[in-house]
Amino acid sequence: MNDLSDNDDDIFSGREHTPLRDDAFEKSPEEKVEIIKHHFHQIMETLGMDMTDDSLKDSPGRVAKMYVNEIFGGLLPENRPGISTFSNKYKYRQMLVEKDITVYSFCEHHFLPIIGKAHVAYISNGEVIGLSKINRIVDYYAKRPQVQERLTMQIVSALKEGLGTKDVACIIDAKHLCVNCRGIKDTASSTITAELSGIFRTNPITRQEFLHYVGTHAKFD
Ligand SMILES: Nc1nc2c(ncn2[C@@H]2O[C@H](COP(=O)(O)OP(=O)(O)OP(=O)(O)O)[C@@H](O)[C@H]2O)c(=O)[nH]1
Ligand SMILES: [Zn+2]
Repeated sequence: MNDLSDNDDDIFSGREHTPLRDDAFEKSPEEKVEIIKHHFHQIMETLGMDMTDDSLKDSPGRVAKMYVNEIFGGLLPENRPGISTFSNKYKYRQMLVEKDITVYSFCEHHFLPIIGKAHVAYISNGEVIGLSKINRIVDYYAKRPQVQERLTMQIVSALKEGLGTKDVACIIDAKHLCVNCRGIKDTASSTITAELSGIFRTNPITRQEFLHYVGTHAKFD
């Protein structure tokens, strides 16, 4: 068994879990759609909308299906992508960076979109991962009500586990529509988060190489 933690990483271990109740999966996805449809109908009606209108009457069902099966589909463990790995026969020793991975997530405070890019890097410990699986892991954890910090940590945690190494890093640069289109309405700002594990945290040269590849001059210490 590989030791995937080091002192600082231990402090955070487990904190990246999405807060879910123990009975979160007792209802089937179909039951959840029916319940959300009912409640969304109430919301629209409360707002004063004419729910007999042709264009509006099916919206509660649309929203419910979208929540359960699409934009929050990453809450369902059965949707977690398999992380197929291969042995590193060619003995590639350098870091691999999958950059500009599209992130569509949803802020858990306002349920508005978070849109941006994730950049993920790892250094093989004997296993290599199919490239698309990195994008799939990002997409799976993005499809939850999220805060960007937790999303970044969940991606790193899943890859550490799948690859059997602690040498994994993720940077996300994203716009939060709850900041851009309401409230403070700052359309220019975006948010950068980084989770740096293993050698990405302990070795400034490795960290700088990663930042160089992803084209950000941000500093994280
Ligand atoms: N740390 C963190 N905060 C977030 C994220 N997404 C949204 N927020 C913030 O969550 C906070 C919620 O603050 P509240 O004061 O309860 O909500 P609010 O009154 O709607 O706040 P305003 O957006 O300032 O109008 C806001 O400051 C949001 O900008 C995220 O991914 N991480
Ligand atoms: Zn928000």
